[in-house]
Amino acid sequence: MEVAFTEKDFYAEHFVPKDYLENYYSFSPGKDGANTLLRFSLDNLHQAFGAGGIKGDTLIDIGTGPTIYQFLSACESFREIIATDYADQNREELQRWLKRDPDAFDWTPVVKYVCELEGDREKRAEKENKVRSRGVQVLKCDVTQPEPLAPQAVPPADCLLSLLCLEGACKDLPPYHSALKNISSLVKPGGHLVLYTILDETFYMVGQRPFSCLYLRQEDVEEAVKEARIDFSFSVTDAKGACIVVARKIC
Ligand SMILES: C[S@@+](CC[C@H](N)C(=O)[O-])C[C@H]1O[C@@H](n2cnc3c(N)ncnc32)[C@H](O)[C@@H]1O
Repeated sequence: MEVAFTEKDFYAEHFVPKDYLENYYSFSPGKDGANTLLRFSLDNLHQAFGAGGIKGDTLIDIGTGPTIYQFLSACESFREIIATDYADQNREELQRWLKRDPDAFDWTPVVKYVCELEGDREKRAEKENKVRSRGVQVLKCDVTQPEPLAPQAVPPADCLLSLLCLEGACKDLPPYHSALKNISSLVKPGGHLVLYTILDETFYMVGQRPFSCLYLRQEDVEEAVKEARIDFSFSVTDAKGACIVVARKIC
């Protein structure tokens, strides 16, 4: 299917958080593709932020959408979490979960999965409390701008996460390279970047609506990271269309 580029304002108007969450984060039987990708990201985030892994004071996540799965391992290693997104409705959905609104999406199966990876040393409720205890700020962000969080002032990040955002926000490789440079300005010299990317895709569905996805190969992502003067560390792929790049900003 050919899908025209979906601009940020298309996200603001048409991205339905609950549809997205149901499609990709419900761990439902019959959603094998989505479940496999979700496990791949949770396993690798567990590795990245687990014992001996990346840690620090401030973690900034770029293009958080309505999701919290990316904070379940990281909350053990960071004192402060800053979540960001362009679309108001995504930031609102995130706030619902943070405020324990009964209408918030139910992350229980995903939280349980991560607790299991951690050897069940924490129960689900404790894990959720820990994420909430990180004083999560939820800010507006635009990766197409040289200062993606302006005019909001944030401390430089010890670690910058961005999961499944840039390939949706960028039409082509040159804007992808620019967006990566824009967001990497938020990382401290010596700080980490963790990038989770869908490969070899041109669109994804949110409910019945297609959203464009920049076609990327693993080497395109690695090249963009190097060009942004971020010292490439390593990347892993599940060989089924996703990769995680872990890198460190050159001092
Ligand atoms: C596919 S979702 C990914 C959400 C989440 N990170 C995840 O892993 O499921 C893409 C997100 O990028 C956001 N986005 C799109 N254009 C953006 C832009 N220019 N700046 C910041 N966020 C943007 C969308 O609002 C959406 O929440």
